[in-house]
Parts: sequence; structure tokens; C-alpha cells
Amino acid sequence: MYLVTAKEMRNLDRYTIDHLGVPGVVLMENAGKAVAEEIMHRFPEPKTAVILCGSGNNGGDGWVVARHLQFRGWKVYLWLVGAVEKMAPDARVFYEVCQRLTRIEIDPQQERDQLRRHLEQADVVVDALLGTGATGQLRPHIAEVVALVNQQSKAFVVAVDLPTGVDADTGGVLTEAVQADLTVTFAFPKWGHYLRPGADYSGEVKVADIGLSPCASPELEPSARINLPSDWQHHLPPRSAWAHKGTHGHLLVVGGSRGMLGAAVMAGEAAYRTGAGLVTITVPSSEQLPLSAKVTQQMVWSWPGESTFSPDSWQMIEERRTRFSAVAIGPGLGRFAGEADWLGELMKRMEVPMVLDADALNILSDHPSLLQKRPSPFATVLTPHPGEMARLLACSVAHVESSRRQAAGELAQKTGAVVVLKGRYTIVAFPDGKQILNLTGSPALAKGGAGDLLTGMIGSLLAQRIPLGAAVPMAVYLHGKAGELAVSSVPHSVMFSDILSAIGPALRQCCQ
Ligand SMILES: NC(=O)C1=CN([C@@H]2O[C@H](COP(=O)(O)OP(=O)(O)OC[C@H]3O[C@@H](n4cnc5c(N)ncnc54)[C@H](O)[C@@H]3O)[C@@H](O)[C@H]2O)[C@H](O)CC1
Ligand SMILES: [K+]
Repeated sequence: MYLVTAKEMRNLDRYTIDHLGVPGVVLMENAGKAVAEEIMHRFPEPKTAVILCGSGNNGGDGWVVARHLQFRGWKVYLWLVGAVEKMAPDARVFYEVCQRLTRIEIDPQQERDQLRRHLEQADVVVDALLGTGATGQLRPHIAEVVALVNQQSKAFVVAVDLPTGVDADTGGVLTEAVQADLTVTFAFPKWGHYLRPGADYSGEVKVADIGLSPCASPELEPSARINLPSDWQHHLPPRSAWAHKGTHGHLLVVGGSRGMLGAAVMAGEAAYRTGAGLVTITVPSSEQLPLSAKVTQQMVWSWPGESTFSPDSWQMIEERRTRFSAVAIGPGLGRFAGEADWLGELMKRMEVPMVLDADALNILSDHPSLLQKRPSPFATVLTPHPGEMARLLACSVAHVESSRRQAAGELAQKTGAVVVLKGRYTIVAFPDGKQILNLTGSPALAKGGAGDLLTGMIGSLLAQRIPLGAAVPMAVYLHGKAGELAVSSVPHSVMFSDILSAIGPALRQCCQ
């Protein structure tokens, strides 16, 4: 499923209407009917609705909603918040239909008390004021109505396409926004539904098919998609009875400096749970004994070094590096003298797909040119959380969080790496500009170790030679799904072991 900007949506709209010749009023009828049906699905018995319509096509959808509800016995209070003479032509068609059906309140400022009375009676409020056509700060007459809607607390608020006041592309709030319980959007979800604060105003998001062309042509193809198993599940076929431990790749996990062994162990365990045939963890030689006491299934390989990695010991890598089909660097890596040369040399010598996380990312922040050492065509995946992203982009965390889509895209295009910007609704950004938004996840993942698990899962699927474009979104989806399935009682008490145990059930749900 695509995830679109307002411009991409308009392009698809225009293609369907102008090129294919589907009348806009047909799309509008389908849109409004879809909203009415979602409302009646939640309220099977006729109730009272206040429907607030702007003068654009978002308002046009609102007139259609009003007609369908009224035909099904609802008491409908209809308000035009805008100027009739400025009404969009398609909207006008349905406005005039409603005029023949019922009284329409025209909203001059002095009618606020009447609007308050209607809102007090409402079981449902439909926000059809502004949709993807909103630009700039809300004009005062709209902002005042938004405030009135948010002041009432009884009604179930349904936003048409977008909550009025939410920017379709950034999720930013234009002055203020309607706090919706449900948003019914059309054809494809918009970025604003899943970027804060827009995500918080959208409530539950339902996508309605209104008969829009799925995708007109390559140049009209949106650049983003929602992460769905249907896009990659065929890359993880059932296991062959003839498989052996060498069949499913060998991941090398590099990390686990003194006091941080657990991170490397969690990454390694997650890699096995996600299907890797073999997993080796390499730690500084001083940590080999304690690590060996902590692990059973992972193999342990000691790297010369006292508590951290000795930067000049490449003999063994040359002897063993061809055993591995992917490498994950970072879980519990720590910082150490000579780190940049060490990481650069490792990135150069490991001619396999690589995932970099945690302190490997922090070293990169200080030495961005290290990425140029990566031999082509071997893929590199960076998995920053917002703090690491801020360091990589030399900006503030607040800036990253207020422009997640742009930040992830910028780093991917600048580095040529695949970027996984973690957080609620993780974004996977590819160097070619394509992006994937992931909707799975749970507050249970907001704990130490969750990132290490994801690193191991990405490394595991890369080690299994699953194509990059499938391996990364698959791991991100499964990680979030495991976080959901791990919650047996409350998210507060979930341990990494619960998430680890839930990887199998998540795989079964998505890939069998
Ligand atoms: N395929 C589809 O997605 C369909 C979508 N439909 C609906 O159409 C709107 C987009 O309609 P559009 O006319 O382009 O814009 P809006 O109605 O969202 O708003 C334009 C309207 O609002 C005024 N305005 C703009 N900015 C502001 C502001 N900051 N403050 C106040 N007023 C503002 C502007 O002057 C216009 O009057 C989409 O969201 C869907 O709901 C189609 O109905 C069906 C196909
Ligand atoms: K709206």
C-alpha cells in the first residue's frame, strides 16, 4: 500500500479524473459514502450528527456523508464554514443536493452559540472542513470552529481524510487541529497520519477505496509504502527438509566490550530466532571467558584486546572472514582508542552485507568518511534511534523528530546506506529515495535491548541472503510484531526474552 504526500495524492486524483475521465463527483460520492458507512458501522442505530463542511472538496465529502446519514434516519445538523461563492464545483453539486434535503447553517461568527448547542447534542461530529488542500496557518474562522469541536468531549469525532489542521506531508499542526477518534482517508494513507503530532490527532486511521487508479504510471508512483508482509513474505519460504546448519547463513556479531556483553548476546540470540543457521559473536579476548559462560548456541571468537577491541589484529579476520554471509557491528561495542581505523578496516575487509548500530554509528558520526571504505556492491544498513540520527546529521533530536521522513531520506541519500530510523512508526529509507513506514510495534519495545534484537534480526535475514529490499522491512515488521505479541499482560513488564520468544510466532503469522 502506498503512503502519499498531498501532491502525490493530487497527481493520482488528477490522473483518474482528467486522464481516465472518472468524474470527480463519483470519487466524492464514493469518499463520502465510505465515511458514512464507517460511522454507521460504529453506530448501527440512527443518532445525531453535526457535519462541518469547508468550501473545498473535503467539504464536498461532508455533504455526501450528510445525505447518507439522513437517508438512514440520522438527525443531521449541517454547517457550511466558508463562502458559498468560493465552493469547489464538485462540492457544490452535493451542497445543492443537501439544500433540497435539509436546513444548512451558514457559519458567520455570530452563530457560535447555535453551533455550540448543536455540538452539545451531537453523538458524532464529522470534520469535513479541510483536507489535503489546507495550506498555511488555519484562517481564524476555521480555527475557532476547530476549538469548539475540541471543547466538546461527548461526541465521537470523525475526520474526513485528515483532521483539519494537520499537515498532510509532515504531520505538523497548522495553529491547532481537530482531535479525531477516527480518520477515514481515501485511497492511500498520508504521511501526516503517522508523523507526530498528526498521528496523535488522527485517532484510528481507516483507508477507504474510492475507485482511484492504483498507480497511473512510473512517474506518478508515490515514493513511499506502508510496510506489509505481502511485499516480502515470499522471500522467506518454508524450510527444506534437506537443509543443514550451513544452509541458512552465518552471521558475525561484533560487539560486547567489557560490561556490555548482554547486547551482543541478545543480538546473536535474535539472529538465531530469525532463522540464521550459524551465529558467531566476537568480543575482546578479555571478555571471551565471561561470554562463553553466557552463551550456548552462539559460537564465541575472541578478538585480541583487553576490555575493548585491539585496533591492529587483522590476521584472524583474513583467515575467517569468508565464513560469514553478513556482519552486525555495534551491540555493546563501546568506544576505544583507535576505533575509527579499526571500524574502517573492518568495514573494508568484510565483503558481505553489514548492519551498523549503537556505538558503530557513534563512531561513524565522528568519522563519516569511513562509509566510503565499504566495498561495492555490499550493502550497509544503519539503524539509528533519533539520538544517534541527530549525531549522524549533526542536528538536534527535536529536529529529527519533527522531520523524520526528511531526516531518514537525507542520511540514506548522503551515505548510500539503507537507513532504519527507529521509533514509533520506524522508517526504512533507501538511497534511491524510496521509503517504507512500519506500523507494527508496542510500548514494550521501549526498553534496553530492543535495538540489539532488531540488529540481530536484520543481520540474520541478510546472512540468509534475503534481498536487501525485503530483509530490512521484514526484520523491522517482525521486530514490531514480536513486541506486540510479547505483551501477555502489560507492556511495562515485558523482558527481552519475551520478545525473543515472540519472534517465532511473529514469523509464523507473516511468512507461513
Ligand atoms: N482521491 C481523493 O483523495 C479525493 C479527495 N477528495 C477530498 O478532497 C480533499 C481535497 O480537496 P481540496 O479542495 O483540494 O482542498 P480542501 O477541501 O482540503 O481545502 C481547500 C479549501 O480550504 C481552504 N483553505 C486552505 N487552507 C486553509 C487554511 N489554512 N485555513 C482555512 N481555509 C483554508 C481553501 O480556501 C479551500 O476552500 C481531500 O482532502 C478529500 O477530502 C475528494 O472529495 C474525492 C477524491
Ligand atoms: K477534515
